[in-house]
Amino acid sequence: MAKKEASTENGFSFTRSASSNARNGLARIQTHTNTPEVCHDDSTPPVRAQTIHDLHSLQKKKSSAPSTPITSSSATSPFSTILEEERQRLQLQSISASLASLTRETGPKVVRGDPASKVVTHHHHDHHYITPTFDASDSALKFTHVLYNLSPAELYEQAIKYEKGSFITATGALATLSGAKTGRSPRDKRVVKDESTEHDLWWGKGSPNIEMDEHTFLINRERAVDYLNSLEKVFVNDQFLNWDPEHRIKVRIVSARAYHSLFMHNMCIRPTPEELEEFGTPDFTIYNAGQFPCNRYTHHMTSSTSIDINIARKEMVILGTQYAGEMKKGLFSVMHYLMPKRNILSLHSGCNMGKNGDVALFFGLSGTGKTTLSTDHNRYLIGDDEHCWSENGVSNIEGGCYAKCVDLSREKEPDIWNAIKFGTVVENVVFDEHTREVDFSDKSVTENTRAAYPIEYIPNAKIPCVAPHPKNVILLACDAFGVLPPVSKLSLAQTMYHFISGYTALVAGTEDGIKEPQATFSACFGAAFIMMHPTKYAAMLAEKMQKHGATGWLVNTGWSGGRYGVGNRIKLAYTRKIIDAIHSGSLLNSEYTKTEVFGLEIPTAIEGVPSEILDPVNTWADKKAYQDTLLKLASLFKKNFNGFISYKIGTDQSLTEEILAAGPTL
Ligand SMILES: Nc1ncnc2c1ncn2[C@@H]1O[C@H](COP(=O)(O)OP(=O)(O)OP(=O)(O)O)[C@@H](O)[C@H]1O
Ligand SMILES: O=C([O-])CC(=O)C(=O)O
Ligand SMILES: [Ca+2]
Ligand SMILES: [Mn+2]
Repeated sequence: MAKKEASTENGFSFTRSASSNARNGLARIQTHTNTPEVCHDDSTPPVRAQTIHDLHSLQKKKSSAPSTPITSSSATSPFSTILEEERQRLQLQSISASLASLTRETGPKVVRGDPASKVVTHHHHDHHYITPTFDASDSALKFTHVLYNLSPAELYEQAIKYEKGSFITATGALATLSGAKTGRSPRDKRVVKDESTEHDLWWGKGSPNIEMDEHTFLINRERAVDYLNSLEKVFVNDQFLNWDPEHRIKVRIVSARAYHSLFMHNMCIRPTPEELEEFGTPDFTIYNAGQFPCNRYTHHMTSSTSIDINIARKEMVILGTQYAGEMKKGLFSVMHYLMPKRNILSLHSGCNMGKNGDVALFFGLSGTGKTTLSTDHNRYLIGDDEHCWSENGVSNIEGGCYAKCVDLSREKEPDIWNAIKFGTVVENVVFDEHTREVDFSDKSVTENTRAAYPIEYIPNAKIPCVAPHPKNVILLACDAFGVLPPVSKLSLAQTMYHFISGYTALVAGTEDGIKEPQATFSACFGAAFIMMHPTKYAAMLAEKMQKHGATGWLVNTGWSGGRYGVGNRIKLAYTRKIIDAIHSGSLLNSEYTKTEVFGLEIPTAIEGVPSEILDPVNTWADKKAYQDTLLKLASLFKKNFNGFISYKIGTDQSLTEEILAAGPTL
């Protein structure tokens, strides 16, 4: 009791003393003075805000950003405002339809914006959300917030706020972790086999298309869509593939992570606000529920990861892997179906163009140098990984590049180094915890560290990314056996033989589960992505090369002086000199000798390259080991090609025979 009185007393006495101070104690703080010579900083007008909330709302100006695509003109008349509202309603309806599942046929209620943002309310008068007409489930009662085509800055904020492992690097890139998977999972890819794909696609031994039935696809689709709809918010990217305006494909990517949204923002072609307004219904949709596994008790599932393509439904589902490359290469697979249907050849290749308009294609499996060698300071970059070759010439499928960054150095690859800045996603890299300086030599997370950046981050990228017909077709192989010459000139038949073989020593890490380099044959330098039989693409390539007079080259970007473990990888500087000589045309007219076994034409001299390395036998100390290794590799080629000998390449029987004869002789 006494204690309570004391505290009350204290309280009163405090109040009393405070008020007495105000009345007659301390002098008031003077904010104005009559002395004119004293300069007070009162010149700035006060902020036009009554509260801190008002102040913050002043910070962001309404824009015509793609997140709310409104053209400036549409805001002027009340008439166009109605049209704009109608357009936004249709757009949300389209997204809602994308997210429809069987338990919720009409699609969820979708509303724009981040649920964490105070500005968005569910009772908005503008009705910019879609309500399902009828559904009895609880999930239909909630809203699914849609973060639609956010800008890189907005996606950075989302990633940093909500996704563990997101950091800004010293150069402004967004560092992220792709989770348990740090490479693609080709064994978990499934393609729906139905009446039409059964005949159109390549099935069986050697094919990347592992079948799944329509019903199982729908089970996985439902699983992915329900997962996405259970989230508070999803990211939606509406973008394009293929710079050839005649054959542009509209894609929609629905994902759960800002990392995935920013990755696709960088990798696909970015629509202008005007193009986005007219986007309409996508031609293809990806549901990326990568954080959520598939159900292993589902038919056809052999792990908790599943990447499922359904050509008829124009949909792809991703479960159980967050590796962003699955989206990029999944769409590439789809293009390998859609484009040949239009008589356009799809290519796993880089492409660049000289100042005089000479175009080169760079084929090669993962890690063989497509990105590194197509990114050339002296040439225009068309693209680093996926192209189409049509009657119009070459066009890039993508709007960005995806560079390996293990051991990346500023000196050897300056343009890629400089592209790692604000907006770029760097995956699975290690950085200094204080300075946020990336250590590209650190492979602690994975060997397959990657940077995804918009193509215009390369200063000499050519926008739009289209080019005339190629003059040179360069096949890159990273030969871990160290017996292929650094460069050889190929006949058309040899070009086709090596294109169908698709040889390399797979560099560790890109395909999940492979840790040591090993000899790999992957038809068309991309068997994991082709959908039809390799000879179909080969016939198209032969026809185009013949028609446009392109020369084929085989460039070994791998080992010299011994096999992996004994020799060393050919210096990038030498490979660049070789490539320069191909581009300039000087190598075409050089002096050649023919190698034994593979029958390859090798030049005797190239400017800037030590002549003794041009014939690999010179670089091996142990000549017997060289001969044995050469025969070993040749027999691997033969064994692999046996799978193709009963196929005809196009309609030209003599070419088919020439191709069969163009391989190594034992
Ligand atoms: N002589 C060489 N020629 C080309 N690349 C080399 C050479 N020596 C080392 N490298 C390294 O090999 C890697 C080539 O990777 P690159 O990103 O170009 O592969 P890619 O063919 O584009 O594969 P992906 O299809 O997986 O993107 C780079 O890390 C590059 O620095
Ligand atoms: O797809 C990936 O993850 C990287 C790539 O370009 C390839 O492997 O060809
Ligand atoms: Ca690449
Ligand atoms: Mn690739």
